[in-house]
Amino acid sequence: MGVEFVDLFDKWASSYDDTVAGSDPEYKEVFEGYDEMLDRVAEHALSPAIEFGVGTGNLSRKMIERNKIVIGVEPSREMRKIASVKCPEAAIYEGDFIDFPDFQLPVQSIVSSFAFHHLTFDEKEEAVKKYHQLLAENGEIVFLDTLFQSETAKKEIQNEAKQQGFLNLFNDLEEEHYEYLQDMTRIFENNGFNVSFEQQNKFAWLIRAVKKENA
Ligand SMILES: C[S@@+](CC[C@H](N)C(=O)[O-])C[C@H]1O[C@@H](n2cnc3c(N)ncnc32)[C@H](O)[C@@H]1O
Repeated sequence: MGVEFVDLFDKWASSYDDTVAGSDPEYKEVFEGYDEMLDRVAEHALSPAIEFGVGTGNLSRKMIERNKIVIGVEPSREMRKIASVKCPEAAIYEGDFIDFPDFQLPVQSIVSSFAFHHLTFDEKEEAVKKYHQLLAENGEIVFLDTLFQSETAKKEIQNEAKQQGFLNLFNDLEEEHYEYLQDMTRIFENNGFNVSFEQQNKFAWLIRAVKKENA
């Protein structure tokens, strides 16, 4: 479910860390402040954490360095290979945001960076519903992803991409499932979480959703 991008990520795996470091002008602004943004997610993550879409393991690494227990879930085999080398302390499983192994342990947080937008609105709701059951009381979801404040804001950013000749970025913004803040709020509030947002760069937002008591 929602893993139609896996071939693309298998191919991207070997050069992914160069992209997030700014080697691709089209995506430089998307990943601007990448390390610091991941640091923030790692700080907020509670242990043990499940991370979805671990990619090459950069966020897992930062959590491990903070003595947090991390279980990773990642659909791309090539990404998993790199992440396992970078993070030998973490168990990294094949799976996705919705279909993943039953880990049979109390999970304190669910984290992810630059990946939740691969799910449609309905899939995001299904995932968040599932996480509500999985998380311990006061457990927290900490996500980092591209969001837009409004349709107008999204159009402006898309137009800028077009004017700069960034057509891959333009198409991504058109085709992938980036949500508006108010829709993302609805997904969490309707499924038993209090959510807050903090803008990180032109594209990325830190999303923190705390499980409501007795919800
Ligand atoms: C842009 S990368 C982000 C990697 C890493 N989290 C980071 O911040 O650098 C997106 C990752 O999400 C994974 N992915 C794609 N679809 C997914 C899904 N439905 N469930 C979980 N992960 C998914 C991709 O394989 C890829 O590793």
